Amino acid sequence: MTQRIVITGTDTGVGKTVFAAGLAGLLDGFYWKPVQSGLDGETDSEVVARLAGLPSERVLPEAYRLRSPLSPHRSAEIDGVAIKAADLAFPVLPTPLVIEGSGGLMVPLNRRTRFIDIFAEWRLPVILCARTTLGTINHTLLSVEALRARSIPLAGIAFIGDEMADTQRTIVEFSGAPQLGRLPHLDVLTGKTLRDAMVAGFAFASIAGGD
Ligand SMILES: Nc1ncnc2c1ncn2[C@@H]1O[C@H](COP(=O)(O)OP(=O)(O)OP(=O)(O)O)[C@@H](O)[C@H]1O
Ligand SMILES: C[C@H](N)[C@H](N)CCCCCC(=O)O
Ligand SMILES: [Mg+2]
Repeated sequence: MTQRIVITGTDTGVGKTVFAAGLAGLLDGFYWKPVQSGLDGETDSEVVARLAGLPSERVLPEAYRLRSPLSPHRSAEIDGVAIKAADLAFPVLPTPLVIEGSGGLMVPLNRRTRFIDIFAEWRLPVILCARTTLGTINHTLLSVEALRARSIPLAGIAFIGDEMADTQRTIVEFSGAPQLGRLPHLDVLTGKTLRDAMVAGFAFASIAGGD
């Protein structure tokens, strides 16, 4: 089975962390957020630990923890930190590892490097989290094109939100990307409701892969 998977999204706030928590919980894996920008309130790692019920040793420490809730390149500049690609080598573990980017694919880490550049080096399969709401067709198709232009393996699209049958169909038909499933908006978001929704919404064999 695939041991490492990257969770990206069409934008910030699409639900990557919630989806990653559901996935890490179901795969009984590890979670890693390489760059956390914004330290007020719960961090993404803390959300995942809570929602996935992961013990602390399964949530790997972030390579960079930046104070301002901004694009990482700017947040780093404000903190006087230079993000170096060399610090973002993914750990090799015997169990599945779910890695979450920040924002969308073109988000900069510094003035030269974006997340997509790191993903192109990693060559790990990527799950693209996409909203189901209006505007997602454009964002999702552009993101798929950007991945394909760099030969980054796309495991598929995880839709997040309430069902929009034609929107989802249109994205799948134009992109040719696999639709992994859909995580609905959960009015009550707990470890239990998330796990149940992930089981109902996704076929995990297709996400986990067969190698
Ligand atoms: N399926 C869902 N049901 C209910 N609430 C959700 C769901 N998915 C996401 N949310 C809520 O939407 C908000 C944004 O989600 P999330 O933090 O997962 O986004 P993100 O894509 O990880 O953002 P970032 O780019 O900051 O990492 C959060 O408040 C989260 O609790
Ligand atoms: C602070 C936020 N929650 C994310 N971690 C970072 C989002 C960066 C988005 C940059 C952009 O696309 O304009
Ligand atoms: Mg997140």
